[in-house]
Amino acid sequence: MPVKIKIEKKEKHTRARLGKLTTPHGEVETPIFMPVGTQATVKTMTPEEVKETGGRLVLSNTYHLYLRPGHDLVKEAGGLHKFMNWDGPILTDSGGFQVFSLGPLRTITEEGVEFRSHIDGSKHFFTPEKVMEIEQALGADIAMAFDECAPYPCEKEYAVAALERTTRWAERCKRVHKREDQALFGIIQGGVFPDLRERSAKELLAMDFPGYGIGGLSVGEPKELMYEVLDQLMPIMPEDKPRYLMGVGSPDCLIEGVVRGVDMFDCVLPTRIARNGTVFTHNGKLTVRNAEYARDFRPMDQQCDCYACRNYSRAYIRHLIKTDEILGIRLTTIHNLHFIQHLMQNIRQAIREDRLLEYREDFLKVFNAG
Ligand SMILES: Nc1nc2c(CCNCC3CCCC3)c3[nH]c(NCCc4ccccc4)nc3cc2c(=O)[nH]1
Repeated sequence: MPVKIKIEKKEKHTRARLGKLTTPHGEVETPIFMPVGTQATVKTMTPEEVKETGGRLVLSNTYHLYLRPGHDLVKEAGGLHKFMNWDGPILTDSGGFQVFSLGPLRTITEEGVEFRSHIDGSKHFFTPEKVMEIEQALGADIAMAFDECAPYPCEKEYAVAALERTTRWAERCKRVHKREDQALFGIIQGGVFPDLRERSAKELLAMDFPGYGIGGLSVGEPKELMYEVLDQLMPIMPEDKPRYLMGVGSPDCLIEGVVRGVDMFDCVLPTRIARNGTVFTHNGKLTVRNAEYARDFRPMDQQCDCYACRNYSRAYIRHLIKTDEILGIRLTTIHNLHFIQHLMQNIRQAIREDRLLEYREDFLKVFNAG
């Protein structure tokens, strides 16, 4: 069994669980936030810095690595762990979301998806079989099945067609997935329709994957609607399998997801807004590049003990960002990753002490007040 979750504790008042996820590259605590390293790097960070911020499992992407540098090259390098010098667990997304996000640049058929590269416009064809070949060559510990993520909003008929294709493609992925040291996760679709979510879950649960992605969310729907879908879906999910809410998220969504029984999260948000000069603080977001911080010699977040907040002022980091000095976005990235990992650590502690709802209230009262 390459990947399994052991539930250490269930929080008394919610569906939250404290767990240990065992993988061929080590064991990680859940609930876990997984930093995104789309092109085999968490942008601007060395692996040591990712670890220093609290990162333990990183994501990468089939779509991007297939286009550049090519999965055959990564395989020749000894696989993704060796290529990017990351000795912890890695998860690769299947590219389902990426090729569907390409909009008019793609054509969907039962066989697969024809798409044009966002780099040079060249034509490519992803089938479940092709994606499994790529993910097995990359060698991540967890590989996501090739799925179809329905947009929001969409007609119920569209959501039905996408979930049915996702189920058929999951079968095709499972049939050709041979790597024993890699876990294949199915991805649940069904849009925002409770009956379709239940149907997609049941069809995929019947295939007995070692873990499940919850896809088709964080695609523009109101947060309350995402929470409602989770409230309806989680009760039918098996307790002994990891639940991975894909593409989430912001501090409030992470807490709300854990409350509803989610174990794993990924999102580009913390690293992406950092590169735009915006950081999370206990009092909400702060755009350090704004003029108001030009002579502000305090740290970005006075309650933070990350490397950036211990050694540099808002004024200095603003100066770096305004002058396009690379150190600037490195410092905001270090801070945002540390902030999110520290939040996850506090959430895990709150589960241990059965006070997650109090923690949610305390954190959001201050975070949203900012
Ligand atoms: N296979 C698959 N992937 C999905 C993803 C990608 C998850 N991150 C992959 C990483 C691997 C490398 C790249 C990312 C999603 N991301 C989001 N929302 C992100 C929303 C967002 C976008 C930008 C900023 C903040 C939030 N919803 C998602 C749904 C699905 C889905 O159904 N199927």
